[in-house]
Amino acid sequence: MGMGVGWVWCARCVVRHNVKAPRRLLSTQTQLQADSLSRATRNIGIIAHIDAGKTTTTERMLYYSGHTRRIGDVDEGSTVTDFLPAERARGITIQSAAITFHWPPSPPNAQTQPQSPQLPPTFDTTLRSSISHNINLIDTPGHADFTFEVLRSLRVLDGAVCILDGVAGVEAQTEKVWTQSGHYHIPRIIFVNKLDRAGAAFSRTVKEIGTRLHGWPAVCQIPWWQGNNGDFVGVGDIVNLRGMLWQVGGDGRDIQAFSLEELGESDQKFAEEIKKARIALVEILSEHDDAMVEHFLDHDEDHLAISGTQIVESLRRVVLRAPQVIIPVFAGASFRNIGVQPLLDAVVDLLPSPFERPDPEISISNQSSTLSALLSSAAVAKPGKLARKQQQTQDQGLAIVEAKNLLACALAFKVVNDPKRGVLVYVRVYSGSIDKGATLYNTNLAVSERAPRLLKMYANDAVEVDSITAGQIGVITGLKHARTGDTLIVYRGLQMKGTPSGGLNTLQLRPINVPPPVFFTSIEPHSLSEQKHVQESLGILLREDPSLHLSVDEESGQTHLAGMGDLHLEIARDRLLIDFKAKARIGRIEIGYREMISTSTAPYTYDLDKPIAGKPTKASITASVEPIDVSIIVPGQEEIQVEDGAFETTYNLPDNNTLYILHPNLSRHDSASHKNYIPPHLSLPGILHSIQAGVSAALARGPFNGFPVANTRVTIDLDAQAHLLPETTPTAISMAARAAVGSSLRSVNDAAPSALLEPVMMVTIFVNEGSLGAVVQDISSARGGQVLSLDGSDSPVSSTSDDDLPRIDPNLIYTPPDPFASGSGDMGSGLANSQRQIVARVPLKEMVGYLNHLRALTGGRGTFVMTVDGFEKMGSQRQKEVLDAMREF
Ligand SMILES: Nc1nc2c(ncn2[C@@H]2O[C@H](COP(=O)(O)OP(=O)(O)OP(=O)(O)O)[C@@H](O)[C@H]2O)c(=O)[nH]1
Repeated sequence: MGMGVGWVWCARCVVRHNVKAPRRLLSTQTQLQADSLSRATRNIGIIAHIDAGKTTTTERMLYYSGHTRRIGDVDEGSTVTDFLPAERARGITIQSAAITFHWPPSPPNAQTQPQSPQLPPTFDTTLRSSISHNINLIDTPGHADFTFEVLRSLRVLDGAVCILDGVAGVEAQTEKVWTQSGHYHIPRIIFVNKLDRAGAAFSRTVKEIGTRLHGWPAVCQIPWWQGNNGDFVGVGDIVNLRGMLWQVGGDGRDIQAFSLEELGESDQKFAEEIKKARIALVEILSEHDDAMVEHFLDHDEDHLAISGTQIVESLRRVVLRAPQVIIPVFAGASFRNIGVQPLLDAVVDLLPSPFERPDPEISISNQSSTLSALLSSAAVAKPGKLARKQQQTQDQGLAIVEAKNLLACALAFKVVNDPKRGVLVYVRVYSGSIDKGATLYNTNLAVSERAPRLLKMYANDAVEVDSITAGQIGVITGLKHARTGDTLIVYRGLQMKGTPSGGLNTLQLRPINVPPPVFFTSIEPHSLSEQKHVQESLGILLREDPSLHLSVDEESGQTHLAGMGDLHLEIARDRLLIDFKAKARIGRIEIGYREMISTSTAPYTYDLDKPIAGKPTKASITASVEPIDVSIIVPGQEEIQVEDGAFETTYNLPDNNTLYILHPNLSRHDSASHKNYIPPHLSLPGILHSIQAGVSAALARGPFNGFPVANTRVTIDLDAQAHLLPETTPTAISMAARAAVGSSLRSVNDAAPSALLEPVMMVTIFVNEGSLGAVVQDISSARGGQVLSLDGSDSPVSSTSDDDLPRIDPNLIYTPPDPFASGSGDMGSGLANSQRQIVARVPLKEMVGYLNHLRALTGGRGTFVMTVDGFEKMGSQRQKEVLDAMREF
C-alpha cells in the first residue's frame, strides 16, 4: 500500500515575534527581516495560450494553499483572479492582478501576515518546498491582442510557469510569450495540462517543447494512465522515484504515493518507465551541470541512487542559468485536480527568489544602466570626485551623486479600478522600502503624490501593511495619478511640489517600447450630463492601460479612443459601458491611419489672452513644423526627453515626431538664473512639460482626416521674457502650444494636402504542410502581402537574439510513449516537421477578420500572431479607395 503525501504547514516557519532588538539595531534588524522575506518569496506568473487552463490551475493553487475555501470554477464564472465582469463574460483573462499566497500552506494564524521564515544556510539536504514561502502570483493575459500587456507584466516576474494544453501542444501565442520571457531571462518550468482529455499527447507535447521552444525538456513527471481507456489518474514522479495517485473525483488533497517496489507489483510497465525517465533526467542534467556528474560518479554511476534533493538542486542550477537551455516538465490535469501541488513545490524549489535575479535594467537621462550600478555608484561617488567621472554625461554624473538620496524605487506594473476599494496600484519594489504615508515621485508624469495606504492582496482578503520592501509586490491605494507602467521613487527630502535633482527625475525601471495604436473608435456621451462620468471612466481606463490613447477634436468635441487591436478596443468598450456603466455611444472600430505633412511652415506665434477659470490668463508660443522624410516609420510610442544642451530640449514623440524646444534665456543647469526671466510660480521642467503636452495634443489629430500626425518635426522658440508673463499658467502654455502647432499644421495642409500612412504588420502564421500553398497564395495575392520567409529563423517569433539557443533534434529527446493519443504513430520529428511557419508583411487593413479566413483555409488548425512593423505611405489609388470607403461610412 502506498503512503499518503501531505502538504501541511511546518512548524519551523513560524516567526519568532518576541525577540526584542536594541533600539539602534532596529533598522538592520528590519532589513534582515525584509531580506529573509524576499529570499522566501517567489514572484511568478503563468504564461499560457488562451484556454490552456491558466485560470483553472490558479484556482487550484489558491485552494490548496488554503486561501480559498472552495474551488472556483471558470465555466461558472466564479473565479478569484478573473474578477472583472467583462472577463467573466468572455472567459478569458485580461487583467494582470497579483495575488499572494503561501506555499506550502502556512499556519492558519500566520495566513495573512507577511512573514520572514528562517531559511537554512544551505539546501543540500532540505528542500525549499519544506518551508512555507510567499508566492506572489502575477496574472498575465493570454490573448494575442494583449501581447503588450503580457510584456508589461513579464518585466516584474522572477520566474514563470508555462501551461500547455496536452492536446493542442505548443501554440503560436505560447511560443511568442516564451521568447519574450526569454529576453527578460525569466526562468521557466512547464506544466502539461489537460492530460485527462481524449487525444492528450504528452510525448508529442514534450517534443514540441524541444523543437518550438528551443530548450531540452527535462521530464520530471510522466503521466500515469490506467485501464483500457487510459484514464489519467496521476503522475510518475521521476525526481523522487514514485508513483502519485490522486483519488478519483476528490478535491485533489488525497494523494497516495507508491514506491518503485510497490509499483513493480501493481504496474510493472509504469515502474520501468519511471526508471527510464530517471536515467534520461540524470543524463540531460549531467550534460549541463558538473555537480550532477559528480553525484553520478559518487553513486557508482547508478542513475537511480542519486537523491531527489540532489536532482532538485541540479535542476535549480540549470533553470537559473541564462539563457535557459533545460526546461523542467511537469504533468497534470488541473480541472481533475491532478498535479497542482507538486507543481507548486517546483515553483518554490526551482524558480528564483528576487535576490537571485539579474540586476534590473533602468534608463536614466536617456542612458541605459542597471539599478545596482546606480545605487552602488552612489555609495562611492563623492561630489569632489565628480570630475573623474566626466566620461559620463554631466547629468548622469549628477544622478550618481544624487542616488544616495534615492530611498526606494518601484514599478507600478498594474492599475486596476476595484469597484469596492477604488483604484489599486500594484507595485513591485526594486530597492529600499515604500512605507505608508511616503511621498512618491512619479518619473513618468513628473508629479509627487502620497501613498496613504498599502495592501497585500490575498485571494480572499486585502491586508493592510506598513511597508512594501525590496523584492515584494503589494498594492497602494488612494493614488490619484500613477498609471500602469510608471516608475515611482522615494527620495530623501522631496517636497510635494519638488523635483528630484540631477537626472533622478528621469529614472525609468525596465523601460519597454509601447507599440503604436492601430485601431480607434469614437466615443460620444449620450448627453451633456453624462459627459463627466464618461470622462472620469475614460481617465481610469487610461490609467489602467496606457496603451489606450485618447484624443479630442477641439472643434467637434469628438473623442477618439485608440488601441492596439480590435479586441483590445472591444474590451475597453465593455469595460466602459458595462463595468463603469458609462452612458455613451461607441462607434465602429476602425483602422488608425497616420497623416504626414508634405511641406514646412515659417514660425507662427499664437497669443493666448483670455480668462481661464475666472482669471485673466496669457501665454504666447512660437511654433513651426516641417516633415521628416522617411517612407516607413518604425513604431516607438514613449515620449523620451533628450536633454542635448543647456539651452535646448528635444523630445522624441510617438509616431516618429520630434519636438525641439529652444529656450535661450533658461539654462537647464542654472535654475537660480531663471528668476530673472520667468515668474516665480513657473519652473523650466514644468514649462517644458506643458509645451510637450500641448504639442502632443495637436499632433494627435491631424488637419487632413483627423488621424494622428507622423514624421513631423515641431520647433518651439521660447523667448522667456516675451512669452511667459505673470498671468501665464501651465494650462495656458499647453493651450497656446496646441493652438500654435494646430494652426501651423492646418496652413501646411492647405498649401499642399497631407498623405496617409497605413499600418503594416509582421505576421507569423503556423499551418500544416497541407495548407501551406493555399495560405501563401492568399497572403501574397489576395492580401497584397509580402512573404518574407518559410520556417525561417529570422522571424519575429524566433528572433535574432535567440540564435544562441540550441536547435534541438526531437529524436534525441526522451519521452514516455503516448499509448492513447490520437495519431500516436506519427510522433516526434514527423509531426514537428508537418507544422510550417510563414512570415509575411501585410497591410493591417488586409488582416481584419483574418483568423476566420485562416481557419477556413486550414480546416481550423492554423494560427497566427502579428505585431506592427511600421507605417507606410500608400499609393494614391489605394489612398483614394481608403478615403472613399471612410466617406461612404
Ligand atoms: N479536460 C480538462 N479541461 C480543462 C483542464 N483545465 C482547464 N480545462 C478547461 O479548459 C477551459 C479553459 O480553462 P481556463 O482555466 O479558463 O483557461 P485559461 O488559460 O485561464 O483561459 P483564459 O483565461 O481565457 O486565458 C475551461 O473550460 C476549463 O474547464 C483540464 O485539466 N482538463
